[in-house]
Formats: sequence, structure tokens, C-alpha cells
Amino acid sequence: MSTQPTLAFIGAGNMSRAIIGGLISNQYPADKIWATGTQLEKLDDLKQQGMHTTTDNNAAVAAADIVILAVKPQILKAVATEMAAAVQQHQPLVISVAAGIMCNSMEEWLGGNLAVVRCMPNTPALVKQGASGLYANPQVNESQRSQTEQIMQATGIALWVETESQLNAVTAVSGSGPAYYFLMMEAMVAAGERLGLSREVAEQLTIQTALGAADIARQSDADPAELRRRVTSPKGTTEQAILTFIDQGLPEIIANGMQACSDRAEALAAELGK
Ligand SMILES: NC(=O)C1=CN([C@@H]2O[C@H](COP(=O)(O)OP(=O)(O)OC[C@H]3O[C@@H](n4cnc5c(N)ncnc54)[C@H](O)[C@@H]3O)[C@@H](O)[C@H]2O)C=CC1
Ligand SMILES: O=C(O)[C@@H]1CCC=N1
Repeated sequence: MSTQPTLAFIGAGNMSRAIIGGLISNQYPADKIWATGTQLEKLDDLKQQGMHTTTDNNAAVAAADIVILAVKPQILKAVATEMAAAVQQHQPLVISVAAGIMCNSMEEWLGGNLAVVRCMPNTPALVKQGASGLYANPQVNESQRSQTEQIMQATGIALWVETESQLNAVTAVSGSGPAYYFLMMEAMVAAGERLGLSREVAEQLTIQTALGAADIARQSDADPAELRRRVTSPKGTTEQAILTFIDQGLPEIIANGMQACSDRAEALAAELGK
């Protein structure tokens, strides 16, 4: 990374720690990272790695070029309102990773007229395999866009979307997506055990298969439907599994789950955005 702005993670929970982990393993300097939380001792591990830790969000804002808002959407308004004076004084770029909450709401809570990027990351950021969707409000300039890209691309891929509402679709695909694959893994491990494997063997085979399938999908020019066909021999074993999945509605179940995810992001904005 050519320029290394000072970052303040407001709310160093699961998502912040995933991004921080990706940045640190990408040689981002620890002393350019601030992490805040409600209990200082819970930030000890980050402090030991050389980061600045505090329970004072305003102190972190004062030190930062970029402020990453990563508390739960339900408390974002209260947290942002308390930071408004410091944000207005220091004018950092604000990046919010909160699901649902719109740029306009954040801008208003933070005192108005501010460069705000909304980012929908995911937890594989921790192992530099993250996938983030990005949307910028009109106040964000080209250099801030490129700073945002540099930070998020250090944790995986980062793609800009054209409209803010598309971030709800990003949430449904990649923000929440890791949980869908974990659920699939849980179900495959349990089914493998029922079919006579030890839990350990079923787990290892399931995880390696997920990794292999993802890797081949990424490297191949063929789309997932074609890759699936290449595994499926006529009158063979895969065909029976796939026919059962389709017959019992798996594609529709997945579409319904993702619609519910996107609807929830929209509802969060309506419930909490005022
Ligand atoms: N976990 C995930 O996979 C993803 C989460 N997100 C978004 O990231 C945000 C955070 O989610 P998680 O990290 O999962 O939640 P989390 O509960 O793990 O982290 C939130 C952190 O905020 C801290 N906190 C609470 N009040 C605070 C305050 N007043 N000042 C500073 N810190 C405070 C908590 O101690 C906690 O460590 C949410 O808005 C969520 O929508 C977005 C994409 C994926
Ligand atoms: O479940 C949530 O609300 C957050 C946003 C995307 C993933 N986790």
C-alpha cells in the first residue's frame, strides 16, 4: 500500500477484527490502527500487537484520517451522535460497515455535509479472502475512493456498486454469504456422519471440498452450472443428489433466504435510520 492513513475502528468486534486481521497480515502498520470498544481489557490482544486501543471514540476520531464505523446498527445512531463534534472538527473520511443504515442517516447523525462510504464487507477478510461492496456519497472524492479501495482490497476483493440500494443485494450475496456456506458445511458434516464417517473425517472432507470447489470456480472460465455438469455423470451418483436437491426446492430455498436477508437490510434502514 503506497499511502497508509491512520484508521480508527469504532467498535472492535467480529467484523472490525476480521478487517484488522487482514490488514495486519498484509503488513499494514499496527501503530496506524486505533480500535475502540466498551471495555479496554477486551482490546488487550490488539494493544499487544501494537495498535492503539481506547474506550474513548472521540480520541480515536481525533487521531484518524479514516474512521470505520463497525458497531451494531441498533446503536449506531447513539454512537455517531456522540462523535459528531469530533468528526466535524477533524473531517475524516467515514466508512460504515453497518448493514442497512444509509449514508444520509449517518451524515445527519455526524453533523452533516460529510464524505461517507458505505462498505459491506464479510468476515473472510480475516484470511484476505474477503468480498466487499462499496458505495460512496457525492462528497467522497477520487483520492478517498482510492484510499477506501486500498484498505478493503488488502482484505480481499472490493467492488463499487452504482446505487446505494444495491448494497442490500451485496449483503444478501456476500455480507451474510459466509454463514450460508457454514450452514451447508454443518449439514454436510452431519449427513456424512449419518452415512458412517467419523465427525473428524466428515469435517475435513467437507471443508477441503468447499475450498476446492471455490478455487476451481475462481480459476475456471466455465460458469458454476457447467462446472456442476462436469461432476455429474449421466446415471451416476451426483445426478441422484442434484435431482433430489432440485426436486426438494433447494434453489428456491436459497433465493427465498437471500430475499429475506435483503428485506431485513431495508427494514433496518427504515427502523433505525431516522
Ligand atoms: N459480522 C459480520 O459478518 C458482518 C458485520 N457487519 C456489520 O458490522 C457491524 C458490527 O458487527 P459485528 O462485528 O458482527 O458485531 P460485534 O458485536 O462483534 O462488534 C461490535 C463491537 O462494538 C463494540 N461497541 C459497543 N458499543 C460501543 C461503543 N459505544 N463504542 C465503541 N464500541 C462499541 C462492542 O463491544 C463490540 O465489540 C454491524 O453493523 C454489522 O451490520 C457487516 C458485514 C459482515
Ligand atoms: O447479520 C448481520 O446483520 C451482519 C451483516 C452482514 C453479516 N452480518
